Amino acid sequence: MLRTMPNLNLAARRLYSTARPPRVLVTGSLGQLGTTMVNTLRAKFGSENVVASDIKKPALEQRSTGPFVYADVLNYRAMEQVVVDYGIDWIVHFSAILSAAGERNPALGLNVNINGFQNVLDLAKNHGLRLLSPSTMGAFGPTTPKDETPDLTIMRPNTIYGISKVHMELLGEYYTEKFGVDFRSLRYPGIISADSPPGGGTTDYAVDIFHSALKENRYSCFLKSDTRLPMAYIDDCIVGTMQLLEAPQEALTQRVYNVHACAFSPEELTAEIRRHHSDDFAIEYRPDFRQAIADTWPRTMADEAARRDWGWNPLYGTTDIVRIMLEKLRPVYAANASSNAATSSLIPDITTPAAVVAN
Ligand SMILES: NC(=O)C1=CN([C@@H]2O[C@H](COP(=O)(O)OP(=O)(O)OC[C@H]3O[C@@H](n4cnc5c(N)ncnc54)[C@H](O)[C@@H]3O)[C@@H](O)[C@H]2O)C=CC1
Ligand SMILES: CC(=O)[C@H](N)C(=O)O
Repeated sequence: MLRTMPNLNLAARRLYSTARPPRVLVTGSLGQLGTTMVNTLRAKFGSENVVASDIKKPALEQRSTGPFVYADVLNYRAMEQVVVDYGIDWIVHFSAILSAAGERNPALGLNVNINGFQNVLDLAKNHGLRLLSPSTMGAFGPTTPKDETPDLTIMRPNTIYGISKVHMELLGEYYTEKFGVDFRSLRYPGIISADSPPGGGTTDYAVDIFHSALKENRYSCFLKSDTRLPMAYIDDCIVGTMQLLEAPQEALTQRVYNVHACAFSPEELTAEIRRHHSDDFAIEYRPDFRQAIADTWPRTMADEAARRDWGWNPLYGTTDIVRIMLEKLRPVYAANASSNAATSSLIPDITTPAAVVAN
């Protein structure tokens, strides 16, 4: 396959066109980010070269675009069989338990985020794979500087999610240094997408609010009105992830990078939704345990290293995100209204952390 590469001469293009594309395994491919990532990888490297995997059952359309396998990241041997059978070169590791879900079930969060990551890291070491495993702004904590948070700073998170992601970052760097593993990571902000529901995070409100606005023109928000957090549109997230995944090793001056796109609070998002959707969109604030998580995260992150080393260059700000989300979701709710289909909140029902449930 000859791709469009205007900056290469003919000889270089011939050489490139004969190189075999990498075979990529995506774990957690049925999560919020996985489906879009798999589609993007398949468009670039060919459907047969991208193996999607999860422990959930895929919808028919998710099965029909290329190989899908059941793969529990907690089972090293089963994961290894996939790597060997499909001749995998790169792993994009998206299996995780997010911040709110992790506080609700700490044992599961620790197991999947720590032992699951250990397994893919050992696979990368034992089979010479490139491993991209995203981190999060949730790796920062209450004592981290909140504005323009640098790549290297105080990191003492107080959630299971944050602790497990710091562990991931450090272990990935250790394996790179000691064993030459090609580990890469980027600290995402909250990611907003109209294509798939979020999986149990603290930033989920910023997706759910659009569905509620279109469905019932009101929203009950689990964060306080002025809780400002970094956010990014899914297209920026996926383009950036591809850029880091494909960057030449020699371009990387570090293994873990902050990425920042925009930042807003629920009240700022509400103002934009009123402007683009309806003046009388109503919001009430009923903060729950997720407020305490959000209070420990940055308001903005400094991302010069990602821009310099591999070209991070987000295109979408708050206004763009609101416009696009409403444009994409309006037809869905119009169709639902005409068919009288019931629609409920897309985010998982996480209203109480485990400690409270146990009491
Ligand atoms: N969505 C966001 O706003 C952000 C996501 N991230 C990171 O990006 C990555 C992907 O996140 P999302 O797609 O949002 O997560 P998600 O929660 O939507 O999806 C995670 C997937 O992992 C799967 N999974 C759980 N246990 C598993 C196991 N034992 N074996 C195999 N798969 C398992 C789940 O079935 C699910 O499909 C994660 O590492 C997350 O920490 C980081 C910051 C922001
Ligand atoms: C920012 C994240 O890591 C995620 N969206 C969450 O809220 O847990």
